Amino acid sequence: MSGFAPDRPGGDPAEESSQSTKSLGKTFSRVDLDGHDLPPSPAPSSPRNGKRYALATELVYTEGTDQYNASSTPIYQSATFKQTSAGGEGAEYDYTRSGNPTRTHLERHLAKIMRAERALVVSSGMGALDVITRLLRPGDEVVTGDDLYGGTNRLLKYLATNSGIVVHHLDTTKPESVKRVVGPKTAMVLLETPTNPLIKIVDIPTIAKLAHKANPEALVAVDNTMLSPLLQNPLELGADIVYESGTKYLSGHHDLMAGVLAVNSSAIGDKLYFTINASGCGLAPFDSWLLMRGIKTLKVRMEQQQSNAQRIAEFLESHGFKVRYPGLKSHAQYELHNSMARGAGAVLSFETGSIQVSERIVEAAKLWAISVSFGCVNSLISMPCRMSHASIDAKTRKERALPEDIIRLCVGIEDADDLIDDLSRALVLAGAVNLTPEGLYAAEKGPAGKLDTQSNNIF
Ligand SMILES: Cc1ncc(COP(=O)(O)O)c(C=O)c1O
Ligand SMILES: N[C@@H](CCSC[C@H](N)C(=O)O)C(=O)O
Repeated sequence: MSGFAPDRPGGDPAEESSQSTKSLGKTFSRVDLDGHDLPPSPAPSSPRNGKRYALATELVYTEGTDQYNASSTPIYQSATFKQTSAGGEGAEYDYTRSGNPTRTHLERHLAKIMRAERALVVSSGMGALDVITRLLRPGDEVVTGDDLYGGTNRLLKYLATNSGIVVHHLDTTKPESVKRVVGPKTAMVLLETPTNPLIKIVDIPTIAKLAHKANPEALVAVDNTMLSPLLQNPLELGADIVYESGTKYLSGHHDLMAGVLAVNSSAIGDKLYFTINASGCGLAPFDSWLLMRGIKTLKVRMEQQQSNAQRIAEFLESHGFKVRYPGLKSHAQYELHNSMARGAGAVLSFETGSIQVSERIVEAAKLWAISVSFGCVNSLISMPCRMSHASIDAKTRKERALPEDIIRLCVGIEDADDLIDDLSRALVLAGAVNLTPEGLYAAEKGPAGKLDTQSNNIF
């Protein structure tokens, strides 16, 4: 295998950090346990000679291949790798939990597009967060937001209840609130931006500085799921760890679960790798291959999704809805978002003022599937309080001002007019807008020029 990096240390993370792990032709420092230099590992072959291309090119330009020069990364569907000696000297792989060439290829590709020294892939986004939280010890404090994906909240609550870790939830859109809470015990600051589902924007550089000032050892971890590396690079904004659900934009088709971690510190990377190997949550070869395939179309998908989302956000806003989308100038943190990101993404939420009306809209939509998740090529509609965020109890949702009637739209790559037609039809059927069908839409009009509002028996 040329170009696939070895990735198979196997003992204590402190000891493992002395072993070589490579990424994208960069060799991490190799020292023995006494700090003596070890000879560098051979760099993977690369025709680019260090040249960095535009992201659109990097997404599709994968390095390394097998002995047959396969254009598509082969799927090494093997649990074990035969050794040539009893000690396994010189072998890159022994066991897929510890490392697999298909997974390594994906990790090196991700490191490149996430502008990281090292990327690691696991079996889900929550798996990635679980690996990160295993860096924490009892007594450590975590500072995090008051608007978070429901599963993130659930895992943090579990740790706070069972692992002696103190979790502070606060409005991370207000750096002054973060400043009041961070201190020497702050081991981790965990941020989402934009947040799910309120689409609040968090100032990563300012909060990273505050955290590192309060405790230079504190780790700032950012969940970049909403934007993907195409639109935001938290590592370049001061984060120590970036993670995301590869289930979403990176893969793009809702046909796999995956989690991605990226760091610029070999010491942190080694610790994360230790947990992945020790706990056995590394991404399977076939899913690694699927994710690799999805990444190649990230740019074209996201651009279409984003331009559709912008139109839909403007459409809803023009009909008087309170729309949360960072592509709208009315978003309170429009400028902040644009100072960190290269686009607004394709998730937006809006309120109707009535849970019943929201339910009717969601159930009247035809083109928009009622589904959790986002980042898929298909458009999805959901009520977070009933679905993705149902694991946050009602009292906490109220305390954190998460509106029960909020509808989240995850915009796909379909024709924007079709999406708006379908949504407006649902709004009319639900009685959410005081407009005649003709006033709203043309494309859904039947041959007689009338919108067929009878076809959905939702009342
Ligand atoms: C912002 C965010 N982070 C993390 C996750 C977890 O990802 P996964 O479902 O792949 O475990 C999700 C959704 O599930 C999410 O919305
Ligand atoms: N039943 C699942 C719900 C997953 S929600 C997935 C996604 N992050 C979203 O925001 O829609 C669970 O309990 O985790």
